[in-house]
Amino acid sequence: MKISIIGAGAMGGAMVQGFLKGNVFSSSDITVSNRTHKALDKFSQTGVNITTDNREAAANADIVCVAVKPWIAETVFKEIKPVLDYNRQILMTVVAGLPSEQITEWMKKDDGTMIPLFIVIPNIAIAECSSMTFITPIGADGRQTDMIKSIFDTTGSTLVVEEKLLPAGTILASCGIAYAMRYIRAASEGGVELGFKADDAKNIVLQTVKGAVDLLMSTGNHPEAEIDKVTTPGGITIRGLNAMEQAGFTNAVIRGLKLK
Ligand SMILES: NC(=O)C1=CN([C@@H]2O[C@H](COP(=O)(O)OP(=O)(O)OC[C@H]3O[C@@H](n4cnc5c(N)ncnc54)[C@H](O)[C@@H]3O)[C@@H](O)[C@H]2O)C=CC1
Ligand SMILES: O=C(O)[C@@H]1CCC=N1
Repeated sequence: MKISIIGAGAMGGAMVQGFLKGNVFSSSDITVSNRTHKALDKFSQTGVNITTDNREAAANADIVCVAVKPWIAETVFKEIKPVLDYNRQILMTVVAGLPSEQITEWMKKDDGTMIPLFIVIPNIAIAECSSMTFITPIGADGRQTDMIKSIFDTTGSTLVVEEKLLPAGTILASCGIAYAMRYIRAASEGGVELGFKADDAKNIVLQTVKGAVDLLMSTGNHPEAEIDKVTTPGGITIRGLNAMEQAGFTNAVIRGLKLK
């Protein structure tokens, strides 16, 4: 199976890294296309095919994934439309906030035929095969959906959702990774103030966050149940938590998630 990714930026590049670590695609099955050569340089040692010709990339794959910024998407979709085989190929997009209705309007043939389409929203941790990826099939059958899901199952966790849930998933997981990073940064800065060197503080926070994630994943517990085990009555943990809440921690996170 061959995949072409059009747009070799942060997300396109991370997808290639993730796919190279997985066992679905070999490097020669992957083609990356970018308008400029500069963004393709980072793939030169990987064995993937590189090109600046989007049409060439689109014609030579089973799955064609558009991974450019939203304001460039229309140009790219319309550019590749004439070379796509609607009976053989699958079209995929990772463009956030671009509705299927809009893509269908661009891609539908004059006789109304539409290519099977998947809107896929990974996060940047796909590079480490640790993504949370949302998948929405549009006009695809169950076999095609299982196939696309099985690809992204190799790069982390997946959830097949209705399109109306994609904006929420994008915020919680794709933007969410930046929000998690910000907590890590804040805690690291606090660690420096407490007396650790910057690198030590960061590593301590990373291991601590990993520990929290491992505990919740393995027990399936609610975070508050694990917090209860840490908060000694009258102790320093509850004092810290209450001070953070007083400063608006939970409220600030929820407000950030609800911004559009
Ligand atoms: N970065 C992220 O964490 C996530 C990004 N996305 C979506 O992925 C898409 C790409 O985002 P990024 O990778 O962050 O952007 P980016 O700006 O890093 O990458 C876009 C790439 O497309 C290339 N490009 C521009 N015009 C082109 C054309 N006509 N043909 C071929 N390539 C062209 C650019 O040179 C650039 O390398 C966006 O639509 C975004 O909404 C979705 C989920 C998460
Ligand atoms: O910030 C953005 O608009 C994109 C969508 C999700 C992550 N990056």
